[in-house]
Amino acid sequence: MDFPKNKSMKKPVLVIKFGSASITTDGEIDERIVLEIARQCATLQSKYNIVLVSSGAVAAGKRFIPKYTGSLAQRKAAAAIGNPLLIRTYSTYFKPFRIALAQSLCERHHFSNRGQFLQLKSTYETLWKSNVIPVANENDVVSNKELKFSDNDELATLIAVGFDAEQLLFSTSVPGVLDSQGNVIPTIEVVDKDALALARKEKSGVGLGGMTSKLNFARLATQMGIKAVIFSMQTENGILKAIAGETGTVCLPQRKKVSSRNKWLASGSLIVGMVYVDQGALEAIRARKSLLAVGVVQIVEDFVVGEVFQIADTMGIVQAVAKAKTDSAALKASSAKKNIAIAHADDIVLL
Ligand SMILES: N[C@@H](CCC(=O)OP(=O)(O)O)C(=O)O
Repeated sequence: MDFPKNKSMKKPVLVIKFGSASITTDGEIDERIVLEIARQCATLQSKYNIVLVSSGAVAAGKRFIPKYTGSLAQRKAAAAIGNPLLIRTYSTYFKPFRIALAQSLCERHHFSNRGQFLQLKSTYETLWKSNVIPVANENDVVSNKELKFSDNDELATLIAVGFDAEQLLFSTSVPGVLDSQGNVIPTIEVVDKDALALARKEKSGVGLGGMTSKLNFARLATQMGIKAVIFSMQTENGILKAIAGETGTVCLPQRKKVSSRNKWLASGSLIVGMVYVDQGALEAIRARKSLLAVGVVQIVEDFVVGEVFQIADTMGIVQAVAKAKTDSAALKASSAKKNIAIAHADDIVLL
């Protein structure tokens, strides 16, 4: 079969992320959903350069692991087995629409190293020119961090910001961010602490995970000027409606001018660490001062010098990202050095 060539390179970029829960039914990849993804993407391909970010490798591969308990080693093995199966399923359903797919297994450092990122960029551009859609997933096999809920939300956001996407769509198992009555909130003007509080309520109320992560990454994307939409594939024509703002929760882009260095720092870098800081530290960094050890309430995720970490308030709401001047281990070790700078003011990006 001949696959058509793409004539225009100047199309806006659209990143769509599918979580495991949104493409599986009873723990198995739901082929009807993959068909729907293919059908809707086929109508969008002439308008957008599309990147699909799809989880589901563990779900596709776990039945091949005897006595599967979901341990980290088993999940990595399941992902190794499941990734080619997942891509085969996608390819099968895209083929009738004359669209070929490419697999892109990514690690976060592919975004932190500018040289590697430029390679990724030129590969995607070559794929788009050839009318091929990249399907990205985290390279779980060599990932040195536990596979966790927010990984592909983060990957999708890194891609969206790195490629300056017009829209970032997160498909989830619920139709959007719900208010206290259980109704979908159609628009979030600014993803702030009130919006994040809704996600928390939703999680405890109906036992769903992941909305906080999605909103935190939607916050990052919208701060970088990208529209983010949280929607469900259970909605008929969900992708098409989400793009048109007719379903799900639309998080509006903030129209701040962001330098490309700060964009890179805020998203393209290796965001590995996280600290909770007190009010005094937040006021200091908002006044363009450095972050000092004295203001750190808790080190949530470790980091080393040069890595990028998130700075959150004590509610866990990310307020800034910064490049580390000090290893987190050194902070834990030296309780005496309260004035040690963890991040220089120039290396902190406020969100
Ligand atoms: N990379 C793993 C899933 C990791 C992940 O982020 O999962 P999810 O929260 O369901 O999007 C996989 O393909 O199964």
